[in-house]
Amino acid sequence: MGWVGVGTIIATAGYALYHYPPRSWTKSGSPTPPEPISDETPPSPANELAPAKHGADPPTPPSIDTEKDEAQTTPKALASSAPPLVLAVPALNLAEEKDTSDDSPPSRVAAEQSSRQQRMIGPAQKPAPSPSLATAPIPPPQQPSSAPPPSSARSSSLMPPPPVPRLRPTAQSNGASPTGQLQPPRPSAGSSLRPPPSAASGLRVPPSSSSQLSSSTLAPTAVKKPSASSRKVILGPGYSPLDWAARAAKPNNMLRGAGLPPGLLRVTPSMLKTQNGRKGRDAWTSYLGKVYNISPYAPYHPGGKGELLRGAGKDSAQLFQEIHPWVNWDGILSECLVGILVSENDALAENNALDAMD
Ligand code: HEM
Repeated sequence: MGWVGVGTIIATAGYALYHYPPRSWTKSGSPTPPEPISDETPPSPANELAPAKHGADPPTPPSIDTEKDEAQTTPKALASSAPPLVLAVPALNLAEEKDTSDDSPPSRVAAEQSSRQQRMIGPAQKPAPSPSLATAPIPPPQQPSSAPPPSSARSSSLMPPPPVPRLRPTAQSNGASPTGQLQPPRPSAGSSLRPPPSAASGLRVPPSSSSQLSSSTLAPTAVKKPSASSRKVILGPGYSPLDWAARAAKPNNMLRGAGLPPGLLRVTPSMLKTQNGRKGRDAWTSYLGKVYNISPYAPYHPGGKGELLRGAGKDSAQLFQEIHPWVNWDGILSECLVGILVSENDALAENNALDAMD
């Protein structure tokens, strides 16, 4: 609007100068040139602005505005519309060719150029009226090529470009939150990785059950206390029942005792009483009419040596039956058999009978 105002002011000034020229122009006869021009171009102010423009500043604001509006739509028409004016507008052609090459195909450019040419000719319908008209359209294309038209054309061509789609895919890729571009690590992965803990918790169940089972299973055994009747002792190394069995199985094991005659002895209670395991003698005991030397078995007795020797020099049948009647006495002490138990009377009578025979 500012340029239009300035243009109108200049036009009015030119119009005033034209109708009321100064005396200096009339005296020297210089005003002759404006007269023919006025005859050829009566109405349009733009054509009148051309002479004032040459006399004034180079930019020529009014012509620029008029051409500016037209240049936004079809700036290319000027380059091809005036082939004879190409000499005066070398730079103008380059700028317009760039715009046409960038935006529209050659057929479209030709159509626009033809329409532009018709517009430039306007109502006068004269192809190349005067140098003033020729110069008038020339400057506008130069300036619009520098600032306004390219910006509008470029802006229109750059409107759709890629930056927006770049931002959208990132947001879409991130997914849920529009602002959360820094939220790629999603808790879902964490939630998907949390099953191990659940598995761990699942593994925790067995321990509890095992502890319960262990407690339940160990409770009876742990709580179980040896009864008062159980008086087993810890045997020394090499004195287990198997060791005794191995020793008894050997021939000439000498388990009956050293210095005894072969065969079974007739042992009276008095004799048995003297074999109590004291003073270097073996401990004998009787069970069901048989006399056994228990001294070799004493270290192997599970109830201990003291318990076993409680029956030394006497009959152990009562004690044995009270403690462990299930034990196989003969199977353990077969090799320890000394003789048979006989009464005193029987032994005395037998001795008397032998003396009588002599
Ligand atoms: C004087 C006679 C005896 C006495 C006082 C006596 C005493 C004992 C005692 C107190 C126990 C421990 C029982 C327990 O803790 O449950 C025991 C175990 C045993 N005694 Fe005797 N004992 C005698 C004679 C014998 C004889 C002559 C033999 C072999 C023929 C023998 C073989 C055993 C055996 C094999 C055991 C282990 C039983 C088991 O594992 O349950 N005992 N005895």
